[in-house]
Amino acid sequence: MNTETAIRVTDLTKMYKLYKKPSDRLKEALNLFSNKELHEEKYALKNFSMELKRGETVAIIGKNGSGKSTLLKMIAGVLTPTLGEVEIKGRITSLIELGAGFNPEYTGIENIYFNGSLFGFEDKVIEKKLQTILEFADIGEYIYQPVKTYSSGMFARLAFALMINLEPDILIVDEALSVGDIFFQQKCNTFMKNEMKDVTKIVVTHDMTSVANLADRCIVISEGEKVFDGSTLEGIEYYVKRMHSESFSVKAKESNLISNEVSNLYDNIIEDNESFVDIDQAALGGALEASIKSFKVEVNNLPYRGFVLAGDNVEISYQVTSQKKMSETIFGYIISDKFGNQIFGENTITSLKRNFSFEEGDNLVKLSFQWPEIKEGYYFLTLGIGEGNHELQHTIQCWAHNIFELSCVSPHKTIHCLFNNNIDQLNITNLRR
Ligand SMILES: Nc1ncnc2c1ncn2[C@@H]1O[C@H](COP(=O)(O)OP(=O)(O)OP(=O)(O)O)[C@@H](O)[C@H]1O
Repeated sequence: MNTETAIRVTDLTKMYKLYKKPSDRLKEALNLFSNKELHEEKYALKNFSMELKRGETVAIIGKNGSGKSTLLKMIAGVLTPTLGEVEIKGRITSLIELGAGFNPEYTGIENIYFNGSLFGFEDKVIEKKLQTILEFADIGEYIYQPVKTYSSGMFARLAFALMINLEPDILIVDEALSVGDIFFQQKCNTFMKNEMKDVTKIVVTHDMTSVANLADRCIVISEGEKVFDGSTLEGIEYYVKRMHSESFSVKAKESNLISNEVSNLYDNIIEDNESFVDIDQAALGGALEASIKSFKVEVNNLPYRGFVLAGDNVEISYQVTSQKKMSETIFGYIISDKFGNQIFGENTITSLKRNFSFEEGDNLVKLSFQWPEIKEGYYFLTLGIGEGNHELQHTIQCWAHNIFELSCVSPHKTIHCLFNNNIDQLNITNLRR
């Protein structure tokens, strides 16, 4: 490996033998039925190769059971590969299974010293680091209790605070932080991004906002195989499209493709994905003389690619069936956050200052808006149809709540609160004369 390479994984494979009955394992081992094999082969990971540079942060994404944890465990050395090789340069710390490496009977403090010694640190060195670890973990008096009494969030706090202070060259984090509260997750992500620039990091998460925020590069795994390796945003886009096409029962073209080959696959999925998604009619609210049957969301004239950026044009097309002609109809949308707070929205009366009429029967409505510059995170779309000509007083004909999830990312600009508000001016006057 050259000096810049921190991790090299070559043709890594993990195969499990699955037996229908426990006794089959014994029969096969004893060769009771000549050479007949009584197992099926299950590949948790197959011929996986990658190379990571020093200081690089790579996100590994893939759906449940795709092989992410298997890969990380083999890199961390806690699982033996069936085939292939892992080369590591430097000290590696990992947060793979919460509590691994911790003695449940020991207190938090005792576990800090215990783990420190496992990593070759003398007690006096750990003593110097102790205050920093305790401040980061921030679990108060619990630090003096046996860790078996900890909640999973407290465990994650202590484990992360400890691992980042053991001076790793390589840090592996597998969803461990997701059990912590949102503020702790933010603190960890910020620390990894700003304070661990020289550390090579492998992060497994299902949270695409964290992926966009943290990773320089993204690898997608599907059924144990690497199917994408390239830029972070392209990786998220590829993954979400693939997930969408699978959940819409569209057969995505199966192929092993790396970075620039991906656009061909997009084209295929885009064509197939044009279909509308039906709305569960039981979930609709309002008088329902007009009701929304199905919808599709496009961003910049393309099917939703898994995230939205500030300035993107979001267009929602929806099929509405009306039991009557409506000469005064209002259309609107609301975007809420994952806590149900309504963040922004608009209707056609306040925005376009005009009324729309509507025929009896099926109608296709297209509503579009520009995505604002707001905090990264997950947001939910609600659509509404009203009858009347007053922006506040009208009959609600149909509410379709939280029908679509949008992940907002802001990789190139920090959004400080919910949204940034420009500072118009700043002057400094030196008052010391
Ligand atoms: N000990 C085992 N015996 C048999 N199969 C296993 C074993 N461990 C893992 N697998 C299988 O290997 C595949 C990959 O598992 P793995 O835990 O690596 O997936 P993952 O991507 O980390 O999933 P998740 O997102 O749910 O954590 C799965 O199909 C799993 O059932």
